[in-house]
Amino acid sequence: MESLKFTSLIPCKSPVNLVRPRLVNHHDVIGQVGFAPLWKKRSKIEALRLRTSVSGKAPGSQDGASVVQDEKEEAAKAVLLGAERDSSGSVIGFNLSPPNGEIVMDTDEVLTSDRVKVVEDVGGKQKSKAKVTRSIVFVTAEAAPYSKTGGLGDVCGSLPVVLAGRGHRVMVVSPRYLHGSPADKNFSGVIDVGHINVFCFGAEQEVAFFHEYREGVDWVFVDHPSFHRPGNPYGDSFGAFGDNQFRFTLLSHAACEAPLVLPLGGFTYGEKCLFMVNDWHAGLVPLLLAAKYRPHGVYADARSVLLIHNLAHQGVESAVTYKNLGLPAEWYGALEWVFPEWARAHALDRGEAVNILKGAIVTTDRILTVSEGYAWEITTVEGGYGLNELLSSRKSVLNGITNGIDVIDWDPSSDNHIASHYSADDLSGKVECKIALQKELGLPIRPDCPLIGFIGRLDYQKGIDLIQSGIPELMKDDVQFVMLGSGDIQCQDWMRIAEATYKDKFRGWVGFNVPVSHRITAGCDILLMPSRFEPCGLNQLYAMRYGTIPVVHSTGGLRDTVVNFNPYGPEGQGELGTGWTFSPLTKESMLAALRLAVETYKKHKPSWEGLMKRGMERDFTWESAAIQYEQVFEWAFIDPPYVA
Ligand SMILES: Nc1ncnc2c1ncn2[C@@H]1O[C@H](COP(=O)(O)OP(=O)(O)O[C@H]2O[C@H](CO)[C@@H](O)[C@H](O)[C@H]2O)[C@@H](O)[C@H]1O
Repeated sequence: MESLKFTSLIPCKSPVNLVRPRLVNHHDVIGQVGFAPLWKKRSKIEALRLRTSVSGKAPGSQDGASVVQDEKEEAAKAVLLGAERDSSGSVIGFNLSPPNGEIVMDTDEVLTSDRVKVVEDVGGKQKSKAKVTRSIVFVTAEAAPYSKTGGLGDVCGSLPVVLAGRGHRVMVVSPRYLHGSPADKNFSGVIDVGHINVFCFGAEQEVAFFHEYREGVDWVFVDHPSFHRPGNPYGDSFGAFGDNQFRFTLLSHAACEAPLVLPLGGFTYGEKCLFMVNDWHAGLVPLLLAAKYRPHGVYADARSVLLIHNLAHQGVESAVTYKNLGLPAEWYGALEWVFPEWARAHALDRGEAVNILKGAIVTTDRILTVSEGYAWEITTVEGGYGLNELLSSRKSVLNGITNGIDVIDWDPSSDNHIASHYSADDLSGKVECKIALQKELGLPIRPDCPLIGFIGRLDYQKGIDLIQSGIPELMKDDVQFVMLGSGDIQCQDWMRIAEATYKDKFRGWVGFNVPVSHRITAGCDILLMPSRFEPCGLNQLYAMRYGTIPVVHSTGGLRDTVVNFNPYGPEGQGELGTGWTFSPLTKESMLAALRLAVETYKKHKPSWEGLMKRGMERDFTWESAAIQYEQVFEWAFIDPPYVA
């Protein structure tokens, strides 16, 4: 393949054909033989080595099966408070109490103590700089403000900026979606910086790169006609797009090329970079590093960290699609996934599939989740979505770091979307926001009436069915309720019906509307999150920052971030609470928690104000999370590549 000279350095106005000198010949890779399935061997060795060095435990035996057995025993010590199963017996909702009420990961102690040390070393969290700076490449299906359907967009829109502010060189690679809607203007600042061909789905696929340098970050967008269609990044009103595997395969291939071919600001990122692989959409990246690049001597010094935002989505497709992914045939085992018999469609269905997230788990250097609680939950049968044993085998490199939030975007003292500004020192503006929200929604204007809110994807994960079953009873109380969400069509219809039924009390806003989400967060007194599982959850963090009291199911990141208020608890305990956590996940316990909150709101004003202020004064910044990320990056580079 011939090399072409760059016609100009990026940013540039005209597209250039980007070819790096050592570009791997894709056809060679497909036909290549001799790739050893090292990931299998290494997972055992590493698990044993790191368990010995980090936890101080002697390895029981050289047999990987005994490691898994250990994990099972550990998980068994946890208390399963309740599990909800579907008709086939599969767990679809659960409530677990970790062993001793603590989240225990082998490396957590190390993470915690190092974290403290780093914070002390830098002498304060704000505006501190990293001690070791890195070239970091985020690969993600969403990055706000360019694209966002949920928390993934928020995290990939703000963490890169904070890491760049700490001195790292940061690139975010994401698709350039054009939906033919006003949201397309989000990409108005990007410029075409060249195109490349990547090999997958049986052919050379041409993709273009667009670029914008903003807030210290190189935002790189992969452009292809398959990203241009109405809907959202994943689907439209008819459901998920049928070619999502193709679209995100393109993203992963292009993201692996970007650091090598794009001379951003005059220089490429080069091979010694750290790939932040977000969810299954980017999951091919560690596989490509191992199977396509390293055998040719490329990316020997790169590392990858898989960041799991939501294990429920794994990128599973029929096994015959493996040949489309642009991976050598002998790597099939890394993605191989066999459904249990009960999950198969018919008698001839052998349940054979490829699972991209599984492939990432067995090849990435380290694994992170977005809270410590969730890092533990995914190693359990109930929370592991079939990947728990695999994740347990990599427990020595699995950590959880709780998300931060964008405290500039979400600041009640300066938020442009809300009617009046306020802060923990002067709460008077909050009631103005409530009145304005009631007015906007056409609800009776009653500042004294508790206003409860829900914001989120209308998805089974978020416990919307629990809200639906609880509303008839709740509406008998003197409360108002507002719901903002889009997704499940039946739930959208239900919201419209509920609004007509409870005219003076209920409002359902169907759609995705960021300004409205700010106004609900500011105007409500209580935010309800009855999530079945919640890897971190951002709305409860936004709520606390806005003096809105979260009432949440005690799971994952919700349990980690909301401190249950118990005025009758042991001395001083009532002074710690920031909200209510309920368990088990039933209508009754949800309503009980809501009613406790409503009673406190109505009858115990000083306690309520204490709850508001404690929430508002919490540190929600990304700074402390970023310091923990840096620690994980260091660990990733200390070890050799997991699959060399
Ligand atoms: N209709 C609507 N209109 C406007 N805004 C809306 C909206 N519906 C949702 N949003 C916004 O989307 C974001 C949702 O974030 P979450 O973290 O709560 O959930 P999500 O499940 O998408 O993310 C996954 O990834 C994140 C990030 O890691 C984890 O916190 C989470 O637990 C995990 O499930 C929030 O910013 C929220 O305000």
